[in-house]
Amino acid sequence: MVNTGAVVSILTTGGTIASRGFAGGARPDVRGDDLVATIAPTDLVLRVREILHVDSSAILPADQDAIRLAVDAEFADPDVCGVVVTHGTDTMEETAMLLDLMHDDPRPLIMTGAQRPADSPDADGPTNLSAAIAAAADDRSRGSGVLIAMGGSLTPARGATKLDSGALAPFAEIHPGLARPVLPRTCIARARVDLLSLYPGVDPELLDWSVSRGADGMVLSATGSGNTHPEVVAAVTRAIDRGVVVVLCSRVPRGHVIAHYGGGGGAVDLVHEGAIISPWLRASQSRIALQVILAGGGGRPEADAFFGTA
Ligand SMILES: NC(=O)C[C@H](N)C(=O)O
Repeated sequence: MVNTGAVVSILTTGGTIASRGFAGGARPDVRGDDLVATIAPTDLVLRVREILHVDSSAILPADQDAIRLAVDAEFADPDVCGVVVTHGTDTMEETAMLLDLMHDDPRPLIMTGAQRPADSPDADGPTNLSAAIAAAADDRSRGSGVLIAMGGSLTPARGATKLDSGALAPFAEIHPGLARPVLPRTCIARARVDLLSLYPGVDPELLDWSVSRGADGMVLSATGSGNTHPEVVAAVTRAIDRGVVVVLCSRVPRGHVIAHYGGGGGAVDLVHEGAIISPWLRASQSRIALQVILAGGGGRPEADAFFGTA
């Protein structure tokens, strides 16, 4: 049931939904209040706060923390029935994951954005924003964690990924029905977690470089079900010896990561050296989860416990 007259908070952060085209390319240009002024009339009370004004490809961990803190501040108000966050789609899966990891309130938290700029004749932003606001005021969204409202669909944040750079409904729930363990609140900018893509011929010293730059954690986007070259495994051993927490993911969108192959470079070898398997989550979202765990003072045991249920 949609709660007419209820208060919905809208936090704006930029993205295509707030962008207009310029000679130098599209960029965020529409202020929060003007963005909300584009939607169809509603019976709800809309409260708008502009948090950021960035293309989400340029968002930083401190910005993501600012969004999360702003969400918490809205939910501290008992009059608020739900919160909407407008955000660029490029990194929405990361910010949505961060918010979902700490969303222990049953009230709806909905993210939305757009694929076409606000000055496009067929801009999708107003429709998406209206749908997100309706979902934020809808009892059926309660207790569902963070949801992404785009192109007529509502996608659970956990397990979601941007699968299409142009489609109006770009997010897919790669692994439906994932468990939603919630983690203690913390600011992720405190921890550095690097995501390294593995491929034939990757230089294992990239991992050593990451350690030398102060990485607290490392996520490997490995090939297949979680495999790589034996020399990368040796670099993983060096990283773990230096106290870095290493999580193993796959660059393959579907299917799980599993310790099946050995031979010196397989997931069996990586696990033997101390890497933790993230069975289902995409590397982008695994990286955020590891960052939350490490920023909160956790280490290998906490990461093991989280990814064992994720
Ligand atoms: N569709 C979008 O929002 C893409 C944009 N580059 C952003 O992520 O901010």
